[in-house]
Amino acid sequence: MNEFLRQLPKVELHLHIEGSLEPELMFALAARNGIDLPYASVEEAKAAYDFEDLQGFLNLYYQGMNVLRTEQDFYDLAMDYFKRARSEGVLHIDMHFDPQAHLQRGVPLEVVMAGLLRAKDEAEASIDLTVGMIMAFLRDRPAEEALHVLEQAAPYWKFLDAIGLDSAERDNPPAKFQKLFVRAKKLGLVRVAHAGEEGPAEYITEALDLLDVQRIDHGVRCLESDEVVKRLRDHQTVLTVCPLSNVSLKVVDQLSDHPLPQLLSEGLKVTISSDDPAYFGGGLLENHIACAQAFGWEADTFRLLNQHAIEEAFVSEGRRQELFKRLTDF
Ligand SMILES: Nc1ncnc2[nH]cnc12
Ligand SMILES: [Zn+2]
Repeated sequence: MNEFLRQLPKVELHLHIEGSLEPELMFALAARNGIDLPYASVEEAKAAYDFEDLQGFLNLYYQGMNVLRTEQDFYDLAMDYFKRARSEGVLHIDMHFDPQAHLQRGVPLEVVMAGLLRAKDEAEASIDLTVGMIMAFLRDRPAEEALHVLEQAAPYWKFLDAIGLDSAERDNPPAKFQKLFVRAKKLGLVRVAHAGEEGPAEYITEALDLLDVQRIDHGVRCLESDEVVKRLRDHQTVLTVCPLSNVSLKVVDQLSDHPLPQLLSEGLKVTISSDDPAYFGGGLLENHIACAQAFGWEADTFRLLNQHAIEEAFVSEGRRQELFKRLTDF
């Protein structure tokens, strides 16, 4: 089964590129940029990745990305993950990135965008991996700041596949960002949002009603409302579920308790993703393998999940047809 899952053509819709920063690369970039790390070794960093909740993780996530300073750093970060993912059978990644987390450290947007776009172009040209770009906004920062950053990003709108909403969900409801999402829609940008990860099912409804999102990132807490489940099923709204992330952040106690099988049996359009692979115990392949072990899923379930992901991926229609063919032929 593990070899089948490695070879299976896979598509990932929910990946924070800053969350793919492996401790080894963090140390290398810290040395290159003359930055002190709060860890003595890679092992000590890994030992610190033991989280109580989303906020506990976010504290280390924002601290870790402090080593990213130059265009080359962002390129190296992205290429490191792209190559690893490709070697594990991933053919497309929709990548979230967090401009505000870099701007607030004094790293210009141009530096972030140049590094990530160079990595995307190179992956598409040379390693048979396509990449979607999701500019994410931090919901625990002021809505006015997000609006300002969206305007500042005008030269890059044409490179964006969507805008997203992430960071600390509790007490930061989607309604706070209605203006931002209305503006993005006017600009013709597609919208996605994290909702129902730590926040309640009502946040999913708000994201759909007020932000007019095309996808719900996570969404596992939809099961707390029959009404929300029905709506997601009726519209076949995709959920980008991140099983190992939900275990690491204690959304569930253990993977065998995860509601993924129930989400599927409710007829919801489920996909699986890694979220922050460097922090949560592995990338898309590890998430597949863990689900096979926890739920006893067979090949057909994994084919279905990746078919959903291909249907919803931010790719050209030509590439989408090619991905379907590669999945069907496999
Ligand atoms: N799992 C997650 N939830 C919300 N924001 C995030 N940013 C990076 N990972 C995240
Ligand atoms: Zn996420």
